[in-house]
Amino acid sequence: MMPFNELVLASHNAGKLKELQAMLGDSVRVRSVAEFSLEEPEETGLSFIENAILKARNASRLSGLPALADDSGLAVDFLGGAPGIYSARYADGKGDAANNAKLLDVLKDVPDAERGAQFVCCLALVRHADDPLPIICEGLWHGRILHAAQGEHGFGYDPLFWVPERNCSSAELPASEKNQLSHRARAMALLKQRLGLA
Ligand SMILES: O=c1nc[nH]c2c1ncn2[C@H]1C[C@H](O)[C@@H](COP(=O)(O)OP(=O)(O)OP(=O)(O)O)O1
Ligand SMILES: [Mg+2]
Repeated sequence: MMPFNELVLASHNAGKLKELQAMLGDSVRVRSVAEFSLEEPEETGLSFIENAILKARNASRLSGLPALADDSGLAVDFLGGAPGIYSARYADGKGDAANNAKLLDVLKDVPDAERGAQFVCCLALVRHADDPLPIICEGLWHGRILHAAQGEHGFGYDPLFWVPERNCSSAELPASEKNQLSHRARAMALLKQRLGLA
């Protein structure tokens, strides 16, 4: 059991919410921050950690509940780690399809050997809005950027992310498998350990 029985997930991303909910199972009653406000906080941090904390505090303040936030993104080696914390805003807020198209275009002449990338996930849990000691857990998932989209599952950059340990794109993995391998799964496993749940 979680050290509390209700938790607000501080995300407005449907894909993430689904994955986080599946990973939490019924260990805790999960609410979504959208129940309290549809306004997304500005992600002004310079790190995944700062942005995750900022989103968690915002959701906790709105709901009066403990809050779990996820700040994540794709770090491409050839681009020196970009788009990184700016992954959601890579194509100036035009959405996943535009982000993916931009990434394919920027990498169009880059050979396979230089297309390494990592998905990064930072989870931040605050027990209340002003919690002075948020719990932070990180997870990485190593792969490579494909030359064209592949697969229909998942969200975001999944169709472009080749998963070497499964020989397919992350969008070709069923949710149950992605949720055991991904950056988010790794961060969640650490969080459960920290909370004494695993
Ligand atoms: O498993 C993933 N599979 C594919 N793409 C992913 C994944 N995990 C993060 N991503 C991408 C989506 C978005 O371009 C960015 C996250 O941005 P990020 O600000 O953390 O999330 P968001 O704005 O979509 O929702 P919110 O901030 O409300 O949680 O990285
Ligand atoms: Mg965001």
